[in-house]
Amino acid sequence: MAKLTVKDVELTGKKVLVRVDFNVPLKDGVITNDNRITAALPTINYILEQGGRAILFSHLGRVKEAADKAGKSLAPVAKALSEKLGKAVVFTGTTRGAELEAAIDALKDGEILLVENTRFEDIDGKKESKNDPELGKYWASLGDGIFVNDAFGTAHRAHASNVGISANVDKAVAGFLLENEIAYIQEAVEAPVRPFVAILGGSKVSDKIGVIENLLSKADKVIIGGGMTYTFLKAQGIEIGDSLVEADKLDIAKELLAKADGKLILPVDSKEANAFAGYTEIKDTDGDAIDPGFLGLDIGPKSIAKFDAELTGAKTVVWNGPMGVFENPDFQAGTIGVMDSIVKQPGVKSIIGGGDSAAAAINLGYAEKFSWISTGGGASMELLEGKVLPGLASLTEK
Ligand SMILES: Nc1ncnc2c1ncn2[C@@H]1O[C@H](COP(=O)(O)OP(=O)(O)OP(=O)(O)O)[C@@H](O)[C@H]1O
Ligand SMILES: O=C(O)[C@H](O)COP(=O)(O)O
Repeated sequence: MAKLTVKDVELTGKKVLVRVDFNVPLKDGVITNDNRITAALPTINYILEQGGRAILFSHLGRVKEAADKAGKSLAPVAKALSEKLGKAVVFTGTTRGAELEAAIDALKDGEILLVENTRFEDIDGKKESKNDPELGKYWASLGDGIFVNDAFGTAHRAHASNVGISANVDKAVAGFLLENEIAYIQEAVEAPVRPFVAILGGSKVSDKIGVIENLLSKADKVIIGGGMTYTFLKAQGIEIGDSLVEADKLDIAKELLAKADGKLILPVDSKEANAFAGYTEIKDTDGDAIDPGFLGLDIGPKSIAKFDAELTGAKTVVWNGPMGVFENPDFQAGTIGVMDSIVKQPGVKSIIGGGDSAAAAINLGYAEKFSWISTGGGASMELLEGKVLPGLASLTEK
């Protein structure tokens, strides 16, 4: 990678500022998925082993006003991190001020501190999210001139705690997670071993227009599944019953189909039900059309077989978005079928783009079978779209 990495800087005895993405799901104060914490451990451990004093920053959720702070403290994350590291994590519950500064000054080599949720600074004028120059400068002043950005999940944001700190230090470098995420996803898209097949699902076309466009120009095939299928079908005049549709995206869907020149591969059947929840009938459609009064909630068996054939021999596969309502076991078969088809290809480099697809792979027991599962939802999407990520662009060139 063209940017300096954590291996390129001297860390011993230094107060090292580190941006991680600990924006983890919490339910009643309990972390329900700690992947993002686990994924940051190699960088944190490396800094501590080198004798650095690690000062960690992360956001958690979105905070607009004081009331939004409830349940968004990083205190449970500090506890979970301490357990994973097997050492104390200093946590003052503040984002600035004398108490935080004293705790940082008291750190010894190999010790670690977690700053409170950076978005608590959003209450008073969106200082974090609007990259207030004073805030980035202040946070940068807490360290010794080195900033390690390992927050891939936040790399598509230009906030004070990533680009703001980068702008005010001697060296802003990538951590191992950020480096790996970029290497896997960017290389898959920009320099893929072919055949390169992209699979896009999830609920909405509107979220993925840029991704579809970019991947149509880079991949050999782009397979479409999930809720967005039905906007593409309706755009061709096919009956879709009560399925999810974005009426204002029908023209774009038509344009994409025309531009794709046969590269865009759509399901040929669906699993349909007579309601999204509380349905009394489920069946497979005969062809691509959905029956009146029904909605398509998964791809059907013929589509699973078709996608399996399309994936045969693939050497690079990028997958983003489930093939159906995978949270419900009645509509998981398409997502499972596609995962089976991906992971059985010999020598395939298989990458999951993050968000719901990552959750599906992990919850359905496929995590170990993929080459890479991204910790970024929006960030991985923007990378697949070919966009420049500010969190990466702001790092120091090699
Ligand atoms: N046919 C369908 N009808 C309605 N909803 C669907 C359908 N297929 C999939 N979904 C829903 O789409 C959601 C996932 O869509 P989303 O666009 O958020 O996916 P993603 O790209 O993996 O997520 P993220 O954007 O968080 O990375 C799931 O909750 C799933 O139930
Ligand atoms: O979960 C994410 O996608 C990242 O942590 C970024 O969070 P945000 O969408 O609230 O900026």
